[in-house]
Amino acid sequence: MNWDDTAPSTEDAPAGADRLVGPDADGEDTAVEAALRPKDLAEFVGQERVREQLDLVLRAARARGATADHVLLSGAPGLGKTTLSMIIAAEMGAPIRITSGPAIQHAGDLAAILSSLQEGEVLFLDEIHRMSRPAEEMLYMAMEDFRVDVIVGKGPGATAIPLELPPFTLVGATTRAGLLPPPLRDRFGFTAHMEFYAPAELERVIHRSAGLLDVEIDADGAAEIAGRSRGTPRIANRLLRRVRDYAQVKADGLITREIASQALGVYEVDARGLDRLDRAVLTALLKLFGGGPVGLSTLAVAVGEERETVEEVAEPFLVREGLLARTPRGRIATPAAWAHLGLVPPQHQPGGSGQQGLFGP
Ligand SMILES: Nc1ncnc2c1ncn2[C@@H]1O[C@H](COP(=O)(O)OP(=O)(O)OP(=O)(O)O)[C@@H](O)[C@H]1O
Repeated sequence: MNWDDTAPSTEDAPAGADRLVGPDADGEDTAVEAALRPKDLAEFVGQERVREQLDLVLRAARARGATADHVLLSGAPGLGKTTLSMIIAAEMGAPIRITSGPAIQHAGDLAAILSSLQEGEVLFLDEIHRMSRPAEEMLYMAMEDFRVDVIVGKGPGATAIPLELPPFTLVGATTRAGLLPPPLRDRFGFTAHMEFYAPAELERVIHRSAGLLDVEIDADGAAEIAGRSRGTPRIANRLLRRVRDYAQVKADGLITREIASQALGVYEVDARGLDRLDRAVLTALLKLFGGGPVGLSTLAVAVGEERETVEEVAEPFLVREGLLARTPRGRIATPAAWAHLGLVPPQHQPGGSGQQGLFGP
């Protein structure tokens, strides 16, 4: 495997990147994830449909003795896109080169990578939607014709020198396929959307990781961690490591439901996977604003956070969980939010707030 050294540093990490339940990789994850990655499709847990379809694509390419079609993987961070790209390379018996959209700011950066690929190599381009426009246009031709035009010189004297490339497989990853321009999207032979994992699937991920990390865990312990992992294997693996520490220090090492629950209580990750920030937003919405509607800026001031942090870090999961809704009139809490925090919603008068129309009297 070859990591491109132009990959971005973590200095521009988004707000909330250091949260225990954040979906992006932190330094510790990066070190441990290599050991925990499934090595082939059979080991890859869940995502049945994607696995089945990809298996067919790869088998067919192998049978033809050809390079696999370009693959586009879309889905939230931490669901296994990098892992799957490595599996594609392993299943094809091909080397892999890993880079990302933000690292490719000039077409020349991309030309340098493409021209050094070996025949059949897998090029994993994470955050492909963040590539620069000129690089993106160069990629169209490379994907379709295995050729690039390298422009030498500037202005009227500039000349395009065609450069033949060996056949390769591009695996592009993006959090949102909708952000890709259609000409780029259309050049992928196979597109897979990765879903959040069901709790039972996360339990399997946790048992597998526990085996690799030599951690003792029973079925209820794994279920307890899975329920708090926000549908994301990366978070499941991270919580498992924190619970392992607790079990070692405070108990005999075995992770049971009780130990997992106590440990995650210490780390302020609740039974549904909400952390302190999530609960602060919900609590403010319920206790200070009666469940809303309230504007984003007001809500952010109330919890002492930036607007962006509330909007981009806390809200997506709260919305996904059906605890908060974004409406044109502001943020509102759902009945599930009141129930989750053990609070009783105020009674609304007929003809009162718009919330009544949404959730009944
Ligand atoms: N289906 C799976 N089965 C077992 N482990 C998984 C699975 N998917 C992901 N993991 C584990 O979760 C961690 C994160 O996975 P990975 O790095 O592939 O996610 P990603 O989608 O590429 O995230 P990002 O977009 O942030 O790079 C890894 O340790 C990986 O082993």
